[in-house]
Parts: sequence; structure tokens; C-alpha cells
Amino acid sequence: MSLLPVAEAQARLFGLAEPLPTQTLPVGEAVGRWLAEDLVALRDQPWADLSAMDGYAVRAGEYPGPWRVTGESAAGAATPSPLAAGEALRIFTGAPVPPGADAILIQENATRDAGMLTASADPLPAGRHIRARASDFARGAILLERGSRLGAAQVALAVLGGHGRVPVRRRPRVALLSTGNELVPPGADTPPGMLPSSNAPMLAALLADVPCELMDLGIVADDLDAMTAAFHRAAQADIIVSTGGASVGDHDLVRPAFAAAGGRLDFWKIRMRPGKPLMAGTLGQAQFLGLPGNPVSAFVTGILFLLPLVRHLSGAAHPLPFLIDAALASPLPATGDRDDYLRAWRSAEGIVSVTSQDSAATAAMAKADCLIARPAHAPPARPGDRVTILPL
Ligand SMILES: Nc1nc2c(c(=O)[nH]1)N[C@H]1C(S)=C(S)[C@@H](COP(=O)(O)OP(=O)(O)OC[C@H]3O[C@@H](n4cnc5c(N)ncnc54)[C@H](O)[C@@H]3O)O[C@H]1N2
Ligand code: MOO
Repeated sequence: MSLLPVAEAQARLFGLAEPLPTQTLPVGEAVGRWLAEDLVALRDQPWADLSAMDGYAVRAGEYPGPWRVTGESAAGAATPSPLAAGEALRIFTGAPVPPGADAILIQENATRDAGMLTASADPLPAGRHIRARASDFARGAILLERGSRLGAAQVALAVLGGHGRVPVRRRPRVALLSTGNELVPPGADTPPGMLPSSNAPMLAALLADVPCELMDLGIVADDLDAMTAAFHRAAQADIIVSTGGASVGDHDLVRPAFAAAGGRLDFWKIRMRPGKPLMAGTLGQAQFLGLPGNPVSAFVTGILFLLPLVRHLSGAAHPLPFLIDAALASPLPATGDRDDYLRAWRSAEGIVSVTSQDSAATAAMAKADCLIARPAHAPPARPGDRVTILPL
């Protein structure tokens, strides 16, 4: 079986299932999700010409006064009656400007003597300190496009646009399955031959950034029946993720167990380092990702395949990791016949790759805050050369 290029594998993975069904949630419960439809403004913002400052609404052409103060406009009130020549209206931040007024004289620049007002200091151009009706957005405008993510700023916009509830995709249910006879749960004793299982907690930590429902199915022995049964239990999830047992050794039983449970494999083996043995397929309604067991390989494939899959099922317009261009601060060797995803960190001088790129080197991995993505058959790179990085 020849090795599949990363981009092709990601596209095939997304092709295996459509985004999950839509649900409508209170805005506050939809934080971190992706919109299932365009969000259209239900109101003008601001709803009228509003004062941006505390002071007086006047006609700028009458500067520097004197004006006769005829009343007041405060936030929460409807539009006041029109301002006649020579008149001023006391006004506060967020209050509607009366028709006829075209500037706000801030109170620091005003001299008030009983009912009369004059201006001091700077000239007053028309429009000063007035936020025009619908200058932020107009009713009917598309505020947020389908597939965009709801963060804090988008929540503010949706609410000001008049929305209390928003359409998003149902959260994916993700089942995690750690395979290996050598594994014990985190914190448990490790007699000779045994190893704490770090992949599921690591993947759960990656997934903490995207809304999903986690089902940790625990550690499964390298035994065909036990693994097959675990796949049956996992089949109710939207995404099944296994780690380990993905390669070609005698104890690598994930593929046969997946098949025995009724799974259909779509691809296996990717042209990437680390992560070559990654596989994907479907089991009933669930999508399956079989990640390699090496902790670094599981981490890198989690970032390049699992998170994008969760985002795809969640309706994200851009499910793939965000890549940027950066300058290298340390040299890199030529790449081999797979694309390299090197663990690296961002120094003031540029990108520095961590000392060990072994797929079991977790101490080095934990120093990284980005991955350098390099294509197969790339020549050695020198400090100052540009590379593509994926911030972590
Ligand atoms: N003859 C070949 N051997 C290997 C190949 C190959 O192409 N031909 N590929 C290598 C590559 S690349 C990788 S990556 C590994 C992946 O193998 P598996 O997915 O089958 O993983 P395991 O053998 O089960 O485990 C590898 C390693 O990782 C440790 N591990 C597993 N699960 C966990 C966990 N949950 N937490 C922490 N550590 C875990 C496990 O103990 C092993 O040390 O295969 C190469 N071999
Ligand atoms: O692909 Mo493996 O992850 O190179 O060590």
C-alpha cells in the first residue's frame, strides 16, 4: 500500500461524513461552536443616531454658541423632539440625538450659566461624537457566516444583532480507546514491562479546545475479541479514536478487530513523519481514526486529523489547522520520503526545532509550541530560511 499524502487523507476523512445535525441553542451555550447558518441582523445597531459622549447636542454651525438648553436626552429614552435654531439639549452617552442636532459638545468644553450654554476650547466639526444609526450594522446584514466560530466577540455581535438563540451543530461524541497490553491507567504502579497510558489524557486535553462529548473507553488489551468488543461499545459515538496497534507487528490488532466489528477501512498509512500508520474508516454511523501508539505520533496526528475531524463534523468552514510562514533560527536536515512535522518553539530570533524528533520523545515534545511542516524531499534548511509552521 503506498503512502497517502496528508492533504489527500484529510480530504478523504472529511468525505466520510457530513456535519452533524443542527440544533438551536441559547447564545451562551453555543460558545466555541460553529454556526450552522448565516446569522442575519434583526435590528439596526445603533438603533438611532446616538451620542458617544456626555455633553450637549447642538448644531455645529452655531459654534461657539450661546445656546439655550431646552431639555435632556438619556439612554433608554426614545428620540427627542427636533432641536430648533439656537437650542441645545443636555445629552448622555448612548442617548438618541435630536433631529436637527449634528454634533455633541462634550461637557468638559462647555460653560453653562443657568439655562445658557457656550463652548470653549476646540472647534466643533459636524458629526463630532455622534454614532450614526446602523453605522455598526444594519438590519438584514449578514453578521456572521455559516461555519464561523462563536467566540467572545461573536457572542457580543450575535446578541446585539437581536439573537437570543443561534443555530449550531450538535457536539460530536468522541470515544477514546487505548490499546496495548503494556498500559496501566495514569498514576497506577508500573511493574517491569508496564507503562502509564498517556494517549487518552493527551487527546482529551487536545479536545478540551473544541466542544465535544468524550467517552473514554479505557485500556483495551491486544486481544482480538477484547478489541472487537470495544469497537462494538464505541459504535454509538460519532468519532471513534484508537491509539496503538496500528502498525504491522504481530500484536497490532486494531485493523482486524475493526474489520471484525463490521468497520470499513478507507485508508491506512500516511506520507508523514511521525504518524505513518494512521488509518481511517467508518463503523456504522461512526467515523474511525486509528492513531499510532507512540505518544508523539498520537499527538501530531491528533492535531492534523482528530481536531480537524471534530471541526468538520461541527460544521467549521475551515477545519484544518492554521498555518503561518516564519523564519528559522536553527538549521534543519533534509527531509526523507515523508512530510515532516517537527516539534519546535518560537524564540525571539525565529523558529527553533526541539532537540529530539523521535516519535517517543515526550520531554522534547513538551517544549514545543509549534510544529514545522516540511514537505518530503526538502533540502536542508538554514537559519533565516522561511518555513511553514502550525502554532500549537
Ligand atoms: N516493521 C515496522 N515497524 C514499525 C513501523 C513500520 O512501518 N514497520 N512503523 C513504526 C511507526 S512509524 C510507528 S508510529 C509505530 C506505531 O505503532 P503502533 O501504532 O502499532 O503502536 P504500538 O506498537 O502499540 O505502540 C508504539 C509505542 O507507543 C507506546 N504506547 C502505545 N499506546 C500508548 C499510550 N496509550 N500511552 C503511552 N504510550 C503508548 C507503546 O508502548 C510503544 O512503545 O510503529 C513502528 N513500527
Ligand atoms: O510514524 Mo511513526 O509515528 O514515524 O514513529
